[in-house]
Amino acid sequence: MATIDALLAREILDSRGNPTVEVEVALDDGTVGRAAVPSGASTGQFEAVERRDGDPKRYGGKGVQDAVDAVAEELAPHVLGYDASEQRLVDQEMIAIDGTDNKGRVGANAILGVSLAVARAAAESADLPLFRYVGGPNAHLLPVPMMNILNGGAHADSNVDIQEFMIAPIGAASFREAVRWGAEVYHALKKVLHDRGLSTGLGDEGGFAPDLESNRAALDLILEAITAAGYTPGKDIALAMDAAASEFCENGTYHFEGGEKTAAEMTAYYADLVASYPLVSIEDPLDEADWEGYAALTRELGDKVQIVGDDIFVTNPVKIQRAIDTAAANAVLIKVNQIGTLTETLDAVSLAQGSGFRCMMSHRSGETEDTTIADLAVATNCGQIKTGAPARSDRVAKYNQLIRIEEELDDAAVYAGAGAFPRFKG
Ligand SMILES: C=C(OP(=O)(O)O)C(=O)O
Ligand SMILES: [Mg+2]
Repeated sequence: MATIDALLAREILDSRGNPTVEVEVALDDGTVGRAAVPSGASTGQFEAVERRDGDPKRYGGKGVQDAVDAVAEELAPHVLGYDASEQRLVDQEMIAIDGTDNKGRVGANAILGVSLAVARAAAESADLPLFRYVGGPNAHLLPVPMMNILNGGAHADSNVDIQEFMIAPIGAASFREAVRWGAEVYHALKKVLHDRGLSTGLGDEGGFAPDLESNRAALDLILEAITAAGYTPGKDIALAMDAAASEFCENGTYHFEGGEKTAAEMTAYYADLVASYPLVSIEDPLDEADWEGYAALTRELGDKVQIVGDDIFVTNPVKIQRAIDTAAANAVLIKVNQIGTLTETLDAVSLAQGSGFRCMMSHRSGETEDTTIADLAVATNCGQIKTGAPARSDRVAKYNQLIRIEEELDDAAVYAGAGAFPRFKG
């Protein structure tokens, strides 16, 4: 294997026009690996912390020059000389240099950029695709694309409380077909909205962002689009949501659809939705601090629908262990920048999978053309990926990479399909 010879970081732009970190790692065999770091808007309280400089002249104090400098000054001196295949050692070294629980000193954006670029360089040096290098010979499962085609909450300038309304093409025979079905529904939804005089403007993840009278109205419009595109809701294409409930919860009260609700009332609301719609997955149904509410909700709905923890678990193995111990959900959203290294991301996935929890690989609302998560979804055989609408290059870059991976796997490729949601009764 080859050793790490040089690290270079730079400030680039993400899909919201905000600065983010990109890192290049050069090995002594001439190989170069590059990775760009994503950034969230509805962030969990306990996420690893990005480093942003306070200079008001640089993006109003949101620049990443300090993180870029940290790669050269704080990380490079310790990381240079490692064999690039020693991912775990490199990541442990960076965690130790930072010395905090949340990577806030050096910056999770600096650390993650190096971590992912090292993996990319090592894969390149080994002449392997990233999914094969990280996943080994068993990487073969193509995930169901959970396509967010209607955006609300913190990702849209509309009155819709729920952040993400997704379609899951569970009945497709392949990933490629799933993407085509999703894109057809996306276009059908545009027409449905247009015909009703509703806005076809887009939210942060490329989904439409109309003003609607209720969250049910969003689900109804999507069902109409699925049917208009020639597919059968529930059989061909199921529904999923990310409520991102921490965003509309204040001191245990949910400010929802113009009224106030308790956790138990929100749970009853979701139970109604599950009874009326072909929903396979609900993410962040309650506030990130409400572990008891999560456990009660999972007891009530967990055999009918996947309950995914995002803000509550923040891809953190310690929190995932607590979720397993208390049955606080049955699935985990996996975001590389919530925890800040590839090693810890893989630990989070292994822990969840080893305890019967499902994993959904995920983008952030602020993305770049980087496609690492597409490879990680296949490397971990996790069976589900959410990376926005089937439109806008920052989102389709991941779907397109998965189409390439499926082609490369050839007859070994298996599309996860309905098997990704074993609890779904159809
Ligand atoms: C992708 C999400 O949004 P963000 O990146 O803003 O946290 C999410 O909440 O799942
Ligand atoms: Mg979420």
